[in-house]
Amino acid sequence: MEELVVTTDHTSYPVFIGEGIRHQCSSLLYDILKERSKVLIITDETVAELYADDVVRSVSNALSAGVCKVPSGETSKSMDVYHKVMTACIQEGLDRQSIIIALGGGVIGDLAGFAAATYMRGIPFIQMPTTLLAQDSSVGGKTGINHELGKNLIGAFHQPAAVLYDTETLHTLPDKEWRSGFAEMIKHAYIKDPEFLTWLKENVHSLEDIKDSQLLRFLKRSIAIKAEIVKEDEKESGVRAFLNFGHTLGHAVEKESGYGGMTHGEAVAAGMIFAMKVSNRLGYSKWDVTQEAEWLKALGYPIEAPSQYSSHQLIEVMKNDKKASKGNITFVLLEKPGSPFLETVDERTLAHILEETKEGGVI
Ligand SMILES: NC(=O)c1ccc[n+]([C@@H]2O[C@H](COP(=O)([O-])OP(=O)(O)OC[C@H]3O[C@@H](n4cnc5c(N)ncnc54)[C@H](O)[C@@H]3O)[C@@H](O)[C@H]2O)c1
Ligand SMILES: O=C(O)C(=O)C[C@@H](O)[C@H](O)[C@H](O)COP(=O)(O)O
Ligand SMILES: [Zn+2]
Repeated sequence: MEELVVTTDHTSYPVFIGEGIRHQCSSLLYDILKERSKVLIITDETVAELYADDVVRSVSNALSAGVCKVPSGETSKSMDVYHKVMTACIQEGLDRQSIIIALGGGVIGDLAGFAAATYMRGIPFIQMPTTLLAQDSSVGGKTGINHELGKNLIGAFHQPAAVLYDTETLHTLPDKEWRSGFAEMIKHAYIKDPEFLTWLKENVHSLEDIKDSQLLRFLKRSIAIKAEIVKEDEKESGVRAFLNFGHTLGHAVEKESGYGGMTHGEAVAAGMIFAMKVSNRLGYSKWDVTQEAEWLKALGYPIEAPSQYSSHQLIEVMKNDKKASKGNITFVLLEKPGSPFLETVDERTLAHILEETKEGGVI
Protein backbone atom coordinates (compact mmCIF):
# COMPACT_ATOMS: atom_id res chain seq x y z
CA MET A 1 0.00 0.00 0.00
CA GLU A 2 1.13 3.57 -0.74
CA GLU A 3 0.29 6.62 1.33
CA LEU A 4 0.36 10.27 0.26
CA VAL A 5 -0.63 13.24 2.40
CA VAL A 6 -2.65 16.23 1.27
CA THR A 7 -1.96 19.39 3.24
CA THR A 8 -3.85 22.68 3.11
CA ASP A 9 -3.72 25.76 5.35
CA HIS A 10 -6.53 24.32 7.45
CA THR A 11 -6.11 20.58 7.44
CA SER A 12 -4.18 17.58 6.28
CA TYR A 13 -5.36 14.08 5.39
CA PRO A 14 -3.99 10.78 4.15
CA VAL A 15 -4.58 9.24 0.73
CA PHE A 16 -4.20 5.45 0.99
CA ILE A 17 -3.76 3.67 -2.35
CA GLY A 18 -3.66 -0.11 -2.62
CA GLU A 19 -5.20 -3.31 -3.95
CA GLY A 20 -8.06 -4.65 -1.82
CA ILE A 21 -7.82 -1.98 0.90
CA ARG A 22 -11.61 -1.56 1.01
CA HIS A 23 -11.45 -4.56 3.37
CA GLN A 24 -9.26 -2.62 5.80
CA CYS A 25 -11.47 0.39 6.58
CA SER A 26 -11.64 -0.25 10.33
CA SER A 27 -7.88 -0.36 10.73
CA LEU A 28 -6.83 2.31 8.19
CA LEU A 29 -9.54 4.72 9.29
CA TYR A 30 -9.56 3.77 12.97
CA ASP A 31 -8.53 7.19 14.30
CA ILE A 32 -11.29 8.90 12.33
CA LEU A 33 -14.07 6.36 12.88
CA LYS A 34 -13.50 5.82 16.60
CA GLU A 35 -14.80 9.32 17.40
CA ARG A 36 -17.98 8.90 15.34
CA SER A 37 -21.55 7.88 16.25
CA LYS A 38 -22.64 6.42 12.91
CA VAL A 39 -21.57 6.14 9.29
CA LEU A 40 -23.73 6.51 6.17
CA ILE A 41 -22.22 5.07 3.00
CA ILE A 42 -23.48 7.01 -0.02
CA THR A 43 -22.99 5.14 -3.27
CA ASP A 44 -24.60 4.51 -6.65
CA GLU A 45 -26.57 1.45 -7.75
CA THR A 46 -23.74 -0.02 -9.84
CA VAL A 47 -21.05 0.39 -7.20
CA ALA A 48 -23.42 -0.72 -4.43
CA GLU A 49 -23.95 -4.05 -6.17
CA LEU A 50 -20.20 -4.59 -6.49
CA TYR A 51 -18.66 -3.17 -3.33
CA ALA A 52 -21.12 -1.84 -0.71
CA ASP A 53 -21.31 -5.11 1.26
CA ASP A 54 -17.51 -5.25 1.53
CA VAL A 55 -17.38 -1.73 2.88
CA VAL A 56 -20.28 -2.21 5.31
CA ARG A 57 -18.54 -5.33 6.64
CA SER A 58 -15.22 -3.54 6.83
CA VAL A 59 -16.48 -0.51 8.79
CA SER A 60 -18.91 -2.48 10.94
CA ASN A 61 -16.03 -3.54 13.19
CA ALA A 62 -15.76 0.11 14.18
CA LEU A 63 -19.34 1.45 14.09
CA SER A 64 -22.86 0.94 12.73
CA ALA A 65 -23.31 1.63 9.02
CA GLY A 66 -26.25 2.51 6.77
CA VAL A 67 -26.26 2.63 2.96
CA CYS A 68 -27.90 5.25 0.75
CA LYS A 69 -28.05 4.32 -2.96
CA VAL A 70 -28.65 6.78 -5.79
CA PRO A 71 -28.95 6.11 -9.54
CA SER A 72 -25.61 5.70 -11.36
CA GLY A 73 -24.33 8.54 -13.51
CA GLU A 74 -24.06 12.30 -13.87
CA THR A 75 -27.79 12.96 -13.52
CA SER A 76 -27.48 12.19 -9.80
CA LYS A 77 -25.59 15.44 -9.32
CA SER A 78 -28.99 17.18 -9.14
CA MET A 79 -31.10 19.09 -6.62
CA ASP A 80 -33.63 16.28 -6.63
CA VAL A 81 -31.11 13.55 -5.73
CA TYR A 82 -29.35 15.86 -3.25
CA HIS A 83 -32.71 16.34 -1.51
CA LYS A 84 -33.21 12.56 -1.36
CA VAL A 85 -29.74 12.15 0.17
CA MET A 86 -30.54 14.79 2.81
CA THR A 87 -33.74 12.91 3.63
CA ALA A 88 -31.74 9.69 4.01
CA CYS A 89 -29.29 11.44 6.36
CA ILE A 90 -32.18 12.57 8.58
CA GLN A 91 -34.03 9.24 8.46
CA GLU A 92 -30.83 7.31 9.24
CA GLY A 93 -30.50 9.48 12.36
CA LEU A 94 -27.14 11.06 11.47
CA ASP A 95 -26.05 13.62 14.06
CA ARG A 96 -23.10 15.99 14.20
CA GLN A 97 -20.83 13.17 15.38
CA SER A 98 -21.70 11.07 12.33
CA ILE A 99 -19.63 10.64 9.19
CA ILE A 100 -20.38 10.00 5.51
CA ILE A 101 -18.43 7.69 3.23
CA ALA A 102 -18.57 8.54 -0.49
CA LEU A 103 -18.15 5.14 -2.19
CA GLY A 104 -18.00 5.59 -5.97
CA GLY A 105 -16.70 7.79 -8.75
CA GLY A 106 -16.57 11.55 -9.05
CA VAL A 107 -20.35 11.87 -9.14
CA ILE A 108 -20.69 10.23 -5.74
CA GLY A 109 -17.67 12.09 -4.35
CA ASP A 110 -19.13 15.44 -5.41
CA LEU A 111 -22.70 14.65 -4.30
CA ALA A 112 -21.88 12.94 -0.99
CA GLY A 113 -19.18 15.51 -0.26
CA PHE A 114 -21.71 18.30 -0.77
CA ALA A 115 -24.20 16.46 1.45
CA ALA A 116 -21.49 16.24 4.14
CA ALA A 117 -20.60 19.92 3.69
CA THR A 118 -24.18 21.02 4.25
CA TYR A 119 -25.87 18.45 6.53
CA MET A 120 -26.30 20.13 9.92
CA ARG A 121 -23.91 22.80 8.54
CA GLY A 122 -21.19 20.28 7.95
CA ILE A 123 -20.08 16.83 9.08
CA PRO A 124 -16.90 14.98 8.06
CA PHE A 125 -16.67 12.60 5.13
CA ILE A 126 -14.31 10.03 3.66
CA GLN A 127 -13.68 9.55 -0.05
CA MET A 128 -13.56 5.94 -1.27
CA PRO A 129 -12.99 6.40 -5.01
CA THR A 130 -13.81 3.57 -7.41
CA THR A 131 -13.08 5.17 -10.81
CA LEU A 132 -9.84 6.25 -12.47
CA LEU A 133 -11.25 9.76 -12.77
CA ALA A 134 -11.59 9.94 -9.01
CA GLN A 135 -7.79 10.20 -8.65
CA ASP A 136 -8.62 13.84 -9.44
CA SER A 137 -12.05 14.29 -7.87
CA SER A 138 -11.43 12.59 -4.51
CA VAL A 139 -8.58 14.95 -3.64
CA GLY A 140 -8.90 18.68 -3.01
CA GLY A 141 -12.33 19.18 -1.46
CA LYS A 142 -14.38 20.52 -4.35
CA THR A 143 -17.91 19.19 -3.83
CA GLY A 144 -21.16 20.07 -5.54
CA ILE A 145 -24.01 19.40 -7.91
CA ASN A 146 -25.14 20.64 -11.32
CA HIS A 147 -27.88 23.09 -12.26
CA GLU A 148 -29.89 22.92 -15.51
CA LEU A 149 -28.02 26.09 -16.49
CA GLY A 150 -24.48 24.91 -15.78
CA LYS A 151 -22.07 22.35 -14.30
CA ASN A 152 -21.13 22.39 -10.62
CA LEU A 153 -22.79 25.75 -10.06
CA ILE A 154 -23.94 24.76 -6.56
CA GLY A 155 -21.27 23.54 -4.17
CA ALA A 156 -18.80 24.01 -1.35
CA PHE A 157 -15.16 23.44 -0.52
CA HIS A 158 -15.12 20.63 2.04
CA GLN A 159 -11.97 18.57 2.43
CA PRO A 160 -12.36 14.84 3.17
CA ALA A 161 -10.98 13.41 6.41
CA ALA A 162 -9.22 10.69 4.37
CA VAL A 163 -9.15 9.14 0.91
CA LEU A 164 -9.06 5.36 0.67
CA TYR A 165 -8.43 4.31 -2.93
CA ASP A 166 -8.81 0.59 -3.51
CA THR A 167 -7.30 0.05 -6.96
CA GLU A 168 -8.83 -3.44 -7.10
CA THR A 169 -12.21 -1.79 -7.73
CA LEU A 170 -10.86 -0.44 -11.04
CA HIS A 171 -10.84 -3.99 -12.42
CA THR A 172 -14.61 -3.78 -13.01
CA LEU A 173 -14.53 -0.34 -14.63
CA PRO A 174 -15.93 -0.12 -18.20
CA ASP A 175 -13.50 1.03 -20.94
CA LYS A 176 -15.35 4.30 -21.40
CA GLU A 177 -14.68 5.18 -17.76
CA TRP A 178 -10.97 4.32 -18.02
CA ARG A 179 -10.80 6.72 -20.94
CA SER A 180 -12.69 9.39 -19.01
CA GLY A 181 -10.38 9.16 -16.01
CA PHE A 182 -7.23 9.15 -18.09
CA ALA A 183 -8.18 12.54 -19.56
CA GLU A 184 -7.78 14.15 -16.13
CA MET A 185 -4.36 12.53 -15.77
CA ILE A 186 -3.31 13.91 -19.13
CA LYS A 187 -4.58 17.31 -17.94
CA HIS A 188 -2.38 17.13 -14.82
CA ALA A 189 0.60 16.30 -17.03
CA TYR A 190 -0.13 19.14 -19.50
CA ILE A 191 -0.42 21.82 -16.85
CA LYS A 192 2.29 20.78 -14.42
CA ASP A 193 4.71 18.08 -15.55
CA PRO A 194 6.13 18.05 -19.13
CA GLU A 195 8.28 15.02 -18.33
CA PHE A 196 5.24 13.05 -17.17
CA LEU A 197 3.43 14.14 -20.35
CA THR A 198 6.27 12.90 -22.55
CA TRP A 199 6.30 9.64 -20.68
CA LEU A 200 2.54 9.22 -21.12
CA LYS A 201 2.76 10.02 -24.84
CA GLU A 202 5.55 7.52 -25.33
CA ASN A 203 3.98 4.72 -23.32
CA VAL A 204 0.21 5.00 -23.62
CA HIS A 205 -1.24 4.20 -27.06
CA SER A 206 -4.32 2.20 -26.06
CA LEU A 207 -6.68 1.64 -23.13
CA GLU A 208 -4.76 -1.55 -22.38
CA ASP A 209 -1.64 0.55 -21.84
CA ILE A 210 -3.52 2.63 -19.25
CA LYS A 211 -4.59 -0.47 -17.35
CA ASP A 212 -1.18 -2.14 -17.29
CA SER A 213 1.23 -2.61 -14.43
CA GLN A 214 2.50 1.00 -14.58
CA LEU A 215 -0.91 2.23 -13.45
CA LEU A 216 0.04 2.66 -9.82
CA ARG A 217 3.05 4.72 -10.80
CA PHE A 218 1.10 7.26 -12.87
CA LEU A 219 -1.85 7.24 -10.49
CA LYS A 220 0.50 8.32 -7.71
CA ARG A 221 2.14 11.01 -9.84
CA SER A 222 -1.23 12.37 -10.89
CA ILE A 223 -2.53 12.53 -7.31
CA ALA A 224 0.71 14.15 -6.18
CA ILE A 225 0.30 16.89 -8.82
CA LYS A 226 -3.24 17.56 -7.67
CA ALA A 227 -2.12 17.63 -4.02
CA GLU A 228 0.71 20.09 -4.80
CA ILE A 229 -1.70 22.50 -6.48
CA VAL A 230 -4.32 22.22 -3.73
CA LYS A 231 -1.65 22.81 -1.09
CA GLU A 232 -0.65 26.03 -2.81
CA ASP A 233 -4.18 27.32 -3.40
CA GLU A 234 -6.98 25.49 -1.63
CA LYS A 235 -9.90 27.71 -2.68
CA GLU A 236 -8.94 28.62 -6.25
CA SER A 237 -7.82 32.19 -5.87
CA GLY A 238 -4.74 31.47 -8.01
CA VAL A 239 -3.00 28.43 -9.44
CA ARG A 240 -5.82 26.01 -8.69
CA ALA A 241 -7.73 27.49 -11.63
CA PHE A 242 -5.16 25.77 -13.90
CA LEU A 243 -6.84 22.46 -12.97
CA ASN A 244 -9.68 23.81 -15.09
CA PHE A 245 -7.64 23.37 -18.30
CA GLY A 246 -10.10 21.95 -20.86
CA HIS A 247 -13.09 22.54 -18.59
CA THR A 248 -14.45 25.87 -19.88
CA LEU A 249 -15.66 24.32 -23.11
CA GLY A 250 -15.77 20.83 -21.55
CA HIS A 251 -18.39 21.77 -18.97
CA ALA A 252 -20.50 23.56 -21.60
CA VAL A 253 -20.42 20.43 -23.78
CA GLU A 254 -21.43 18.24 -20.82
CA LYS A 255 -24.35 20.53 -20.10
CA GLU A 256 -25.43 20.61 -23.76
CA SER A 257 -25.17 16.81 -23.96
CA GLY A 258 -27.79 16.63 -21.20
CA TYR A 259 -25.32 15.66 -18.41
CA GLY A 260 -24.13 12.16 -19.17
CA GLY A 261 -24.35 12.25 -22.99
CA MET A 262 -20.57 12.55 -22.91
CA THR A 263 -18.39 11.55 -19.99
CA HIS A 264 -16.61 14.31 -18.09
CA GLY A 265 -13.22 13.16 -19.36
CA GLU A 266 -14.34 12.99 -22.99
CA ALA A 267 -15.63 16.55 -22.74
CA VAL A 268 -12.42 17.72 -21.03
CA ALA A 269 -10.27 16.09 -23.73
CA ALA A 270 -12.17 17.96 -26.45
CA GLY A 271 -11.92 21.10 -24.29
CA MET A 272 -8.11 20.78 -23.97
CA ILE A 273 -7.67 20.59 -27.73
CA PHE A 274 -9.98 23.57 -28.12
CA ALA A 275 -7.98 25.56 -25.54
CA MET A 276 -4.78 24.84 -27.51
CA LYS A 277 -6.46 26.22 -30.64
CA VAL A 278 -7.47 29.36 -28.73
CA SER A 279 -3.95 29.71 -27.37
CA ASN A 280 -2.48 29.49 -30.90
CA ARG A 281 -5.06 31.87 -32.33
CA LEU A 282 -4.22 34.53 -29.75
CA GLY A 283 -0.53 34.15 -30.59
CA TYR A 284 0.59 32.67 -27.29
CA SER A 285 1.70 29.29 -28.58
CA LYS A 286 2.61 27.13 -31.54
CA TRP A 287 0.87 23.88 -30.73
CA ASP A 288 0.79 21.28 -33.47
CA VAL A 289 -2.87 20.76 -32.64
CA THR A 290 -3.34 18.04 -35.25
CA GLN A 291 -0.60 16.00 -33.64
CA GLU A 292 -1.93 16.54 -30.09
CA ALA A 293 -5.42 15.60 -31.29
CA GLU A 294 -4.15 12.47 -33.08
CA TRP A 295 -2.85 11.01 -29.81
CA LEU A 296 -6.19 11.60 -28.09
CA LYS A 297 -8.21 10.34 -31.06
CA ALA A 298 -6.14 7.14 -31.14
CA LEU A 299 -7.14 6.60 -27.51
CA GLY A 300 -10.80 6.94 -28.56
CA TYR A 301 -11.64 10.49 -27.43
CA PRO A 302 -14.36 12.17 -29.53
CA ILE A 303 -12.36 15.36 -30.03
CA GLU A 304 -14.77 16.80 -32.61
CA ALA A 305 -17.81 16.41 -30.34
CA PRO A 306 -18.31 20.15 -29.68
CA SER A 307 -19.14 20.60 -33.37
CA GLN A 308 -22.46 18.79 -32.75
CA TYR A 309 -23.66 21.72 -30.66
CA SER A 310 -24.61 25.29 -31.50
CA SER A 311 -21.61 27.64 -31.12
CA HIS A 312 -23.90 30.38 -29.88
CA GLN A 313 -25.38 28.12 -27.22
CA LEU A 314 -21.97 26.85 -26.05
CA ILE A 315 -20.79 30.45 -25.68
CA GLU A 316 -23.90 31.38 -23.69
CA VAL A 317 -23.28 28.45 -21.33
CA MET A 318 -19.58 29.36 -20.95
CA LYS A 319 -20.66 32.76 -19.64
CA ASN A 320 -21.96 30.92 -16.55
CA ASP A 321 -18.59 29.26 -15.94
CA LYS A 322 -17.18 30.05 -12.49
CA LYS A 323 -14.03 31.58 -13.97
CA ALA A 324 -16.09 34.11 -15.95
CA SER A 325 -16.14 37.64 -14.65
CA LYS A 326 -18.58 40.42 -15.61
CA GLY A 327 -19.80 38.24 -18.47
CA ASN A 328 -16.27 37.77 -19.87
CA ILE A 329 -15.31 34.18 -20.59
CA THR A 330 -11.98 33.15 -19.07
CA PHE A 331 -9.92 30.24 -20.40
CA VAL A 332 -6.95 28.33 -19.06
CA LEU A 333 -4.48 28.54 -21.93
CA LEU A 334 -1.14 26.79 -22.32
CA GLU A 335 1.91 28.36 -23.84
CA LYS A 336 3.64 24.97 -23.70
CA PRO A 337 3.41 21.92 -21.40
CA GLY A 338 3.83 23.09 -17.81
CA SER A 339 3.09 26.77 -18.60
CA PRO A 340 -0.61 27.50 -18.07
CA PHE A 341 -2.14 30.95 -17.64
CA LEU A 342 -5.59 32.54 -17.47
CA GLU A 343 -6.91 34.76 -20.23
CA THR A 344 -10.19 36.43 -21.08
CA VAL A 345 -11.22 35.42 -24.59
CA ASP A 346 -13.70 37.45 -26.61
CA GLU A 347 -16.81 35.80 -27.96
CA ARG A 348 -15.99 36.45 -31.63
CA THR A 349 -12.71 34.55 -31.38
CA LEU A 350 -14.47 31.66 -29.68
CA ALA A 351 -17.26 31.65 -32.27
CA HIS A 352 -14.74 31.60 -35.14
CA ILE A 353 -12.80 28.69 -33.72
CA LEU A 354 -15.98 26.76 -32.93
CA GLU A 355 -17.21 27.28 -36.49
CA GLU A 356 -13.85 26.21 -37.94
CA THR A 357 -14.03 23.07 -35.81
CA LYS A 358 -17.45 22.34 -37.33
CA GLU A 359 -15.88 22.56 -40.77
CA GLY A 360 -13.22 20.08 -39.69
CA GLY A 361 -10.50 22.71 -39.53
CA VAL A 362 -7.62 22.50 -37.10
CA ILE A 363 -5.39 25.52 -36.56
N1 LIG B 1 -14.49 17.51 -7.30
C1 LIG B 1 -13.52 17.49 -8.20
O1 LIG B 1 -12.40 17.97 -7.97
C2 LIG B 1 -13.77 16.81 -9.50
C3 LIG B 1 -12.69 16.53 -10.36
C4 LIG B 1 -12.95 15.88 -11.56
C5 LIG B 1 -14.24 15.50 -11.89
N2 LIG B 1 -15.26 15.78 -11.03
C6 LIG B 1 -16.63 15.33 -11.33
O2 LIG B 1 -16.61 13.91 -11.35
C7 LIG B 1 -17.72 13.46 -12.12
C8 LIG B 1 -17.30 12.31 -13.00
O3 LIG B 1 -16.84 11.26 -12.19
P1 LIG B 1 -16.69 9.77 -12.77
O4 LIG B 1 -16.14 9.82 -14.12
O5 LIG B 1 -16.00 8.98 -11.74
O6 LIG B 1 -18.20 9.36 -12.97
P2 LIG B 1 -19.21 8.44 -12.14
O7 LIG B 1 -19.04 8.63 -10.69
O8 LIG B 1 -20.55 8.66 -12.72
O9 LIG B 1 -18.74 6.97 -12.52
C9 LIG B 1 -18.81 6.59 -13.86
C10 LIG B 1 -19.65 5.31 -14.05
O10 LIG B 1 -18.88 4.19 -13.61
C11 LIG B 1 -19.62 3.40 -12.67
N3 LIG B 1 -18.62 2.89 -11.74
C12 LIG B 1 -17.98 3.56 -10.77
N4 LIG B 1 -17.04 2.79 -10.21
C13 LIG B 1 -17.11 1.59 -10.83
C14 LIG B 1 -16.38 0.39 -10.70
N5 LIG B 1 -15.35 0.29 -9.87
N6 LIG B 1 -16.72 -0.67 -11.47
C15 LIG B 1 -17.74 -0.53 -12.38
N7 LIG B 1 -18.45 0.59 -12.56
C16 LIG B 1 -18.13 1.64 -11.80
C17 LIG B 1 -20.60 4.35 -12.06
O11 LIG B 1 -21.74 3.66 -11.58
C18 LIG B 1 -20.95 5.25 -13.25
O12 LIG B 1 -21.93 4.65 -14.03
C19 LIG B 1 -18.21 14.66 -12.91
O13 LIG B 1 -19.42 15.09 -12.37
C20 LIG B 1 -17.14 15.70 -12.69
O14 LIG B 1 -17.66 17.01 -12.73
C21 LIG B 1 -15.04 16.41 -9.86
O1 LIG C 1 -10.04 20.42 -8.33
C1 LIG C 1 -10.14 21.36 -9.13
O2 LIG C 1 -9.89 22.54 -8.81
C2 LIG C 1 -10.56 21.12 -10.52
O3 LIG C 1 -10.82 22.06 -11.25
C3 LIG C 1 -10.65 19.71 -10.97
C4 LIG C 1 -11.56 19.49 -12.17
O4 LIG C 1 -11.08 18.33 -12.83
C5 LIG C 1 -13.00 19.21 -11.76
O5 LIG C 1 -13.73 18.80 -12.89
C6 LIG C 1 -13.71 20.30 -11.02
O6 LIG C 1 -14.91 19.83 -10.48
C7 LIG C 1 -14.04 21.50 -11.88
O7 LIG C 1 -14.26 22.55 -11.05
P1 LIG C 1 -15.24 23.77 -11.32
O8 LIG C 1 -14.88 24.70 -10.24
O9 LIG C 1 -14.95 24.29 -12.69
O10 LIG C 1 -16.61 23.24 -11.22
ZN1 LIG D 1 -12.52 17.70 -14.26
